[in-house]
Amino acid sequence: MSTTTPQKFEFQAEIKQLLDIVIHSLYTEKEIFVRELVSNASDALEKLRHTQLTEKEIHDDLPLEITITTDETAKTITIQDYGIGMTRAELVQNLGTIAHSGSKQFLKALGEGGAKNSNLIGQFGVGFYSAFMVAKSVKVYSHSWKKEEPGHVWTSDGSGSYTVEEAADQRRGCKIVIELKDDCDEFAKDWRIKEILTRYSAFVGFPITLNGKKFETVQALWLRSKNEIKDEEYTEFYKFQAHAHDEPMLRLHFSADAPLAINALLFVPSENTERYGFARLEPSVALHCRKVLIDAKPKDLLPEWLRFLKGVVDSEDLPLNISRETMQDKALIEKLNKVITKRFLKLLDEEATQRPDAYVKFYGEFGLFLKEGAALDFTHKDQLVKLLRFESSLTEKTKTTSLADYVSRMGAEQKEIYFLVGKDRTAIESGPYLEGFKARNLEVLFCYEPVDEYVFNNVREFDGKKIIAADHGDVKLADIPQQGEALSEAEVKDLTKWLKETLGEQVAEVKSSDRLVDSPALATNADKFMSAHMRRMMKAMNKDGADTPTKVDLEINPRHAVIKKLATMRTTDADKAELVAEQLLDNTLIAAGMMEDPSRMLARLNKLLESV
Ligand SMILES: Nc1ncnc2c1ncn2[C@@H]1O[C@H](COP(=O)(O)OP(=O)(O)OP(=O)(O)O)[C@@H](O)[C@H]1O
Repeated sequence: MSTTTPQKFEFQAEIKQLLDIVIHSLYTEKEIFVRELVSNASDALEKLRHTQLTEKEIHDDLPLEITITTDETAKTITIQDYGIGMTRAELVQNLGTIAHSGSKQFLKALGEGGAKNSNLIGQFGVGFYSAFMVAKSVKVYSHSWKKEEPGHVWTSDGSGSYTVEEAADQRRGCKIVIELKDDCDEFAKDWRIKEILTRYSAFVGFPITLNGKKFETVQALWLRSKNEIKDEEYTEFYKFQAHAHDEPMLRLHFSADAPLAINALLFVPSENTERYGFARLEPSVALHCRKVLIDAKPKDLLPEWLRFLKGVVDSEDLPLNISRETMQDKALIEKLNKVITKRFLKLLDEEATQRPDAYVKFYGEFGLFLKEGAALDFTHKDQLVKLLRFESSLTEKTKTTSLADYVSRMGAEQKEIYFLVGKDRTAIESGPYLEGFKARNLEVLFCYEPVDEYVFNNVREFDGKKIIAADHGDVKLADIPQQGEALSEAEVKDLTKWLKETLGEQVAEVKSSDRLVDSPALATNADKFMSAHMRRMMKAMNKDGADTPTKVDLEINPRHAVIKKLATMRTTDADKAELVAEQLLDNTLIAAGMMEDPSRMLARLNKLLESV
């Protein structure tokens, strides 16, 4: 059998099938063939670099680089590398059969005891065959690094067979010449290829020349060792990769081997743009496999609440095959998700304990995302709740506490964690709900953001202790000695009965309260389902249920001067007492943030003023 005449081979049956799928259905974005071939070229160069370490005799002394040329007239694109190349047998085996992964074999050849080089581990894929999406014919000119082997050309139109024949004067490596289909001639245009390279191959580790011009690649910083990288390099990389102009606030650079090989470089930007009313952020940690972009905005790589992160995750364990288009390999992505989220939470935990000031700054910008996660991400809820921070009745203004610190301050008799929602510290401190807790030395967390109540309703407990709204009607507080003379039980009974009759439908129940100290009365939500703040939020969102009339429970303070006066007045001056009762109720609604139209109070207040 002569090797100088073309020898014809049938593709293995599986390859025929694969080609059929690749050409006709699966790859919708034809442009990715450039990414695949450049990635193969880069692999081949990497392999040569390794071979150079052990082999003296290598064919051709050529730079490790990739050259791409396009020819609009001939409608061709040529991708050439001076890599490891293929022998005749390798051409047949690598490009004609499926049960083979060149990279795997290469690794094995490196030897069991050989250095672990993650860049070489590749998996079987359709990489090369993607060329047939755009090709009338493909020619692979190749010369192995082995001096004694002759060069060859492999030719196919992808229809079922290919030929191999000897070809003289071949440079080391591979030169792949694609004759483009008529409707694919866009890939013979310089600008189009440049665009594709920019999108997918910006981090390829070897110089690329396109039609004689150097294509600027960027270092894949995430693959370098941490202690070699300067802060400025990280910042520069962040700006390039995230198309950002700011300095990142935090970064996380790590690699892991189990359960998957991962190299990740993540950044927290300096600002949360969602907070300023910009559009909801899209996931933007890009997924790479050995420097080659798989997906710039992978949906499930990170939990929703981490959508503010920027950066790159690179895993060589992701199969370089069609699934990178459709992301079917959910299990792998889930594993990545788990590892990265865990690492990031660990980073935040370290920040919170070791650099509390920096953490407070981070929390100020991105705390809302942690709250979202605490409320919705069941898997990471516990770790996230630990990271939440609130002002409280025991902290100074603007200083915050964690729930763990809150719990450490709880007295033996305190079983629950309390919180109050309000516009700001002043609103909460001047309202009637806090005083009963203050009088009993019970700490109350202050929540200023509308989502806080929703978050706590979902979180429900921390460290085995229930988290409860301090203004909830069911809160029971321990008896304590109270200052001042109270109305008698009989007087209270009469007064509450009269108040219920006078206020009618506006109140569900009127009762004497043990949680009031300085205020005459307070309102709690009678419907039990929705607190005042929840109701306001729902109303703002036009949700059903927010428009049903509010009926509250009114709690009165039997020691308060106003209440004592009212008890007498209702028999001596019934008309005025009625006005006072109505105003008393409105005052509690204002304190609860439930007053919707204060103008209706004006006539009443004027009447009351007349009687002064
Ligand atoms: N430019 C090249 N130089 C040398 N060998 C190559 C080149 N391109 C492809 N090959 C060989 O052909 C094999 C098959 O390539 P193909 O792109 O189909 O799969 P792969 O590269 O192994 O997998 P993947 O594309 O998923 O990484 C490769 O493993 C490699 O051995």
